[in-house]
Amino acid sequence: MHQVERALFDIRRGLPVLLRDGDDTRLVHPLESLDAAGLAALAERPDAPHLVLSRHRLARLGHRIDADGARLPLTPALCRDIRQLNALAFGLDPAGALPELHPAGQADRAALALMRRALLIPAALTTRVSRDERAGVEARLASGELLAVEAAQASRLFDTARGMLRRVSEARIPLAEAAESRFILFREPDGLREHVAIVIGEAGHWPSAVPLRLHSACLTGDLFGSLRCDCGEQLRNAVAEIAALGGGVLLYLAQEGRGIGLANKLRAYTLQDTGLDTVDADQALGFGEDERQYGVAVDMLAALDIRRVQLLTNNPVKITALTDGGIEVAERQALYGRLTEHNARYLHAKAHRAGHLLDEVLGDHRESGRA
Ligand SMILES: Nc1nc2c(ncn2[C@@H]2O[C@H](COP(=O)(O)OP(=O)(O)OP(=O)(O)O)[C@@H](O)[C@H]2O)c(=O)[nH]1
Ligand SMILES: [Zn+2]
Repeated sequence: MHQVERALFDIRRGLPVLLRDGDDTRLVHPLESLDAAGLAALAERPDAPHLVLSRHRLARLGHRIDADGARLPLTPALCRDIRQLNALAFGLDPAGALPELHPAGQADRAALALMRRALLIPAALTTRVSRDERAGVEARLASGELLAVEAAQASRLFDTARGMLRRVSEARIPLAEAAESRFILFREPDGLREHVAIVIGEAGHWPSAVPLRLHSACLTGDLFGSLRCDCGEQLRNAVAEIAALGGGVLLYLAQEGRGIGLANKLRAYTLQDTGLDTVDADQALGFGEDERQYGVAVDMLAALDIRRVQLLTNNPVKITALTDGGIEVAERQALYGRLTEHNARYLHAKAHRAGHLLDEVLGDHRESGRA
């Protein structure tokens, strides 16, 4: 995996990486970091570069496909759309019809997986290495200037590396809502993401179904009290509630923006300001309705020796994910923030589009504010 991990850093810096799938060897360029000059240079190549888009992005453009994504030749018209509107990077629909679509193969899926894992917009340009370029590419590979990854490895980037989460450090951190708290930091094997378990009270005194909250990071809400969502209040309410129940655990998961990362969440917010709801905005950027996976939460619970929980959530997916991971969810408790004029659309979309159990908090507003 070492090479893939290093490649992710290059991709985040906007550099291409070489993707190998048997005899098929291509350079993969993250679309979001290509400027007009870079795009023009690629468009002028004799072999048509391909644009790889996720199926969510394509659905938004009116193309429903079964594959995870598709590749399409970069025509001058498409190139103009990207250049003029920055269309594909920022979710605006390109004006023209899309040229021929080919269902994504392993290398295309790998390119998309690399973008998503690097928290970039899942869209890439791929170019085949021509005979003339081979020697130059080999020299860049040998000097370490260019990194090569196997498509099969890149496609597995999202599989949880079960048992490989590292417990790194811990400290006592008294919290306003729970004075007896400890933070334990875990690091994923690729070093990219860190998650924190906030252990409240003493394990020996917890209820037998341990009060548990899985909280996905939300910088804007958790730290700054953004009114666009209910995360900050949910976070504080969860800590207080766990303490009141006799202690338990809050897993603070590095899944900003439902797993799409802060940069993309801010883009999604801007799209929401043009009228899209929270699910459609993510889809316009190329993401599914919820990109989170909870394998790391299951691993953290294993490390803390917790097998039976009462879960504080309104999100049925979290219950299923834990149950599938072998954790018994003995009980679910609702956990609300306040409904405000700013977060009403967001909460309605969560209830109506993603099946979150929010009847109580939405109450009479249920139908009126449908997002
Ligand atoms: N992509 C995207 N993410 C958002 C938006 N608003 C909030 N989020 C993210 O949504 C996540 C909410 O996480 P949680 O509160 O743990 O989970 P939940 O799915 O709402 O379920 P609950 O357990 O019921 O709270 C955080 O990662 C936020 O950053 C949005 O408009 N777009
Ligand atoms: Zn939030």
